[in-house]
Amino acid sequence: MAGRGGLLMLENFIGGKFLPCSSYLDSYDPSTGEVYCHVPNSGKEEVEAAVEAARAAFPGWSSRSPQERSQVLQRLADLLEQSLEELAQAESKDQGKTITLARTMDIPRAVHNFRFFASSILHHTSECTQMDHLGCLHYTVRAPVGIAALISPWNLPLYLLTWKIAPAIAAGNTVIAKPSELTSVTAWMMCRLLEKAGVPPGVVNIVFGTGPRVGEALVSHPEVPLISFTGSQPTAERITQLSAPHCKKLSLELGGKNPAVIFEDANLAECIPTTVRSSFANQGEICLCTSRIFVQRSIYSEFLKRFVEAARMWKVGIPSDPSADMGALISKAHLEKVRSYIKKARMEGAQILCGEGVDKLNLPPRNQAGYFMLPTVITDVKDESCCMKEEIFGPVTCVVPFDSEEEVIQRANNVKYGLAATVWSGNVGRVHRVAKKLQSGLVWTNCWLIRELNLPFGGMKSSGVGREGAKDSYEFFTEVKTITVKH
Ligand SMILES: NC(=O)C1=CN([C@@H]2O[C@H](COP(=O)(O)OP(=O)(O)OC[C@H]3O[C@@H](n4cnc5c(N)ncnc54)[C@H](O)[C@@H]3O)[C@@H](O)[C@H]2O)C=CC1
Ligand SMILES: N/C(=C\C=C\C(=O)O)C(=O)O
Repeated sequence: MAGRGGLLMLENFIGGKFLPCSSYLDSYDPSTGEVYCHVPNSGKEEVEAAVEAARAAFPGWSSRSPQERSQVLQRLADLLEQSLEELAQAESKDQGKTITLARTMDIPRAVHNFRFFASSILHHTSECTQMDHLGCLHYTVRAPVGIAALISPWNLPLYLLTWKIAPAIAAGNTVIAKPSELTSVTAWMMCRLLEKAGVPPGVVNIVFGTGPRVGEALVSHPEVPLISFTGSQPTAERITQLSAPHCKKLSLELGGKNPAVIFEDANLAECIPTTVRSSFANQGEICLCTSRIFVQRSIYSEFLKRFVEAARMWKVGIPSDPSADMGALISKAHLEKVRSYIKKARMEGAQILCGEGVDKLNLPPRNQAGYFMLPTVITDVKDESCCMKEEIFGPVTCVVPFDSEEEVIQRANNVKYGLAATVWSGNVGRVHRVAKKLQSGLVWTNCWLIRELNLPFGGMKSSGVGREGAKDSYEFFTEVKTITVKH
């Protein structure tokens, strides 16, 4: 919808209708730094309207069979797939990611999220035990929780929003989703497909706006018993505080400081390109990205030389360039935050081998004010440095040597996060042994980001609470009851 001055004007989607808002936020094109979209600056009033719509829709939707709900999710997947190119273009422009990544990862995964949960909802089983000596049978039943608040971040906008919406509505809940105010466009575009897919009014409601204003109104609402959140740890702490008085169900998927552990027998021909990708994909703005690389000392020099060469080949370009490997970071503020870590590293005496402050960005004049940064590799950095401890969430990775297996496990675990890790070795006993000892919810060995949606996804320590996946999301979005029958 075109608004003032031809800018894109989004509207909330509540009760099956697009509704204007009394005030709006500017949303920027990360590749130019220009305002191109207005996002509703929703508040309590909009949350109340969404709760009323979700409440009214719950009896009808929750009483539909899993088969009926599954068919709706499949139709929505079909419609998203038919709009793949339009959604990919929008996601790339809104988030700054490359069009190629949006086309091949973000939107296909959003489609798959609906297909995956449309299928998995048909195959869950419950539990049953017998106490014949007491003439008793015990069994479990599950039912949808009610109105689910879904709060998603700006790094994988439609990918992560649908990773929450799909299981929530498949299980029979109604939802109020709040995407990041920085990347609201594809969520708004999806709303235009809901009616055609057969999603009844009020089943999916989307309110746009900032975390403190509309996000807090949503998470503290007494009629919203469940919150699924992906984002930063500080925000998760705030949401936990606000939800505590109501004892709400919480799923918190947070950040990471993910290590790659590379042993001397690693296949470097595979390890290096994969570790470049795991460090810089999506501008390093994925919670699963590698930001600490531990390399066994005997291959450290060779690895470093080849890794820096490969990082310099990683093309930074305008998001619409199909040959670009990396686009623009999400915001000016985030770019400055990421750059500040490079400055701190320099002040600590670390070496910056390529990227920020070493190599030159080559951008068209129109993109000079965009939020671009080159892939940056830091070495000679201490384990206690903030660059080795804190989530930077940008195209920055640290490379350090190690000697023994015991040493590297201790160092890799010596951070507050515990989300993901990669282990590179041809020794199968070692990869199993090391993977088990790493404090991570996810460990990829000799690969990265091969996703099995059936199995638990999530982190430990400060990387979050709970897991997401076929069974895990189903259990999160339902309440279980144990029934005993004495016969
Ligand atoms: N783990 C992850 O996947 C992500 C981690 N991050 C980390 O978080 C840092 C900040 O990024 P942000 O986008 O600001 O993350 P954030 O955690 O502030 O925002 C994530 C979502 O939470 C909402 N939100 C923010 N404050 C809220 C509140 N008080 N109540 C309810 N909802 C609230 C936001 O509007 C957004 O939809 C990044 O620099 C990065 O380090 C950011 C995005 C994704
Ligand atoms: N939660 C994030 C990524 C999830 C990826 C997946 O489920 O495949 C993130 O980057 O915040």
